[in-house]
Amino acid sequence: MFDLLPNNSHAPKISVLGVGGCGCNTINQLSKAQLADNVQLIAVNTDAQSLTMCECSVRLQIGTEITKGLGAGAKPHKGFEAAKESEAELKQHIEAADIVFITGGMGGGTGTGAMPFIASLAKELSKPLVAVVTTPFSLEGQKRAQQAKNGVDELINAADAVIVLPNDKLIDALDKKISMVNAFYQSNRILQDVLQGLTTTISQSGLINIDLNDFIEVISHQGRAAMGVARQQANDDLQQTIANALQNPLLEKIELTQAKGAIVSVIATDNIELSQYNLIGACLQQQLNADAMVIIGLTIVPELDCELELMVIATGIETPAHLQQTPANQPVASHSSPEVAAIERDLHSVPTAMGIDSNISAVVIDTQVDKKPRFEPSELLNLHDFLRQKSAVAITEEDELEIPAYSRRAKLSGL
Ligand SMILES: Nc1nc2c(ncn2[C@@H]2O[C@H](COP(=O)(O)OP(=O)(O)OP(=O)(O)O)[C@@H](O)[C@H]2O)c(=O)[nH]1
Repeated sequence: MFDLLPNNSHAPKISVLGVGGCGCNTINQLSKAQLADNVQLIAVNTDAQSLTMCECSVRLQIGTEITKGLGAGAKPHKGFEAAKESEAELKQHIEAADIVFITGGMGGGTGTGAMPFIASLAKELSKPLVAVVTTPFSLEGQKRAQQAKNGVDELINAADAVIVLPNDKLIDALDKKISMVNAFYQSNRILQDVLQGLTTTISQSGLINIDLNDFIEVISHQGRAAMGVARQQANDDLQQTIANALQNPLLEKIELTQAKGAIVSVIATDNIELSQYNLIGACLQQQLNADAMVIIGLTIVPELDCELELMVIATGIETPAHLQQTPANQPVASHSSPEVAAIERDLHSVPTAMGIDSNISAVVIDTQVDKKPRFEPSELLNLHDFLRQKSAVAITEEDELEIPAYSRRAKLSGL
């Protein structure tokens, strides 16, 4: 067993705020992982009941007066007002940190309304802030998609970097038979990996170090950011590993050539050759704009159970206009039952969630198997209650094989 996360009193203080139901689920998952001592997890919600189920040490109920502890009822303006009511407490947590990460689901009330406000507080206090957010399934309806879009736009204006993980991508990337609970678990695991990878990158000392100033320099290109992680086993082709990191199928579709900067964290055994390190740099430089600032950190872990682990964060990316809207003439699946046809019509009137390839956004009808919608309408009506109840899912042995080292280390240490 090895430990990549030594106690380091000089490490920057990192606060991770999980905002709203989705954010608190992610914080719950992160609280079971091993994080460095300099990382503080904070659950932030308007919903008092959901907060009590959070296992982290700091829980902050916001907007007690406005929401009476009952949530923001999918109204972003309530989430915003709630955060404003609790401005002083939020500021305390932001001020205590050198860098702030926020995470949550866009589309509901608390996360959508509160996260841009929190980001604006961080801006006011000159603290760098990176947001990692989800966007709703198309199935959740047009209103949520629109609320999410507005929320992301507001967040982009206030945060240093915004990484978007569209829940719709799950449908495309995961086994079609996967249960709803497992789909959310997988998505939360990606959120966990992104956050754990980011905090680890800043916390640990490497052979070639990425310190907080490097990190801030690259993320300060306001706009969208994207992140990918890949692992390389012995005899794998390094160029393919790099391509895998850049094409993480659960992350938002992005145009890498538009990135203004990239942070690359390489974790490798002591067998890594200079030529391999150089190849990583050269491949990335090829994919990115010539003016992009690229910082590559290297940490040697002799006991690493693969040859190399690669994490790429590309920043300052604009979403191309052609990815922002669903074409009006998108084909509708034929031979559907009246119920399915109604859902299909609804889906085609939903604007594509940000950055999702238009031919992915509407792939929610399982035409391959039985022409039934993957989720029954009754399930949809109760989606949010359902999520609250089912957020905690145990990691199976099978899952474990795919978990990047950031997460696996936590499990190895028995946490
Ligand atoms: N990936 C993932 N997405 C989630 C999860 N929970 C909710 N979501 C998504 O996040 C969106 C917002 O849901 P919540 O986070 O529960 O809403 P909220 O921000 O607490 O807002 P209110 O409930 O209205 O106060 C939903 O529309 C879902 O798309 C989760 O555990 N994982």
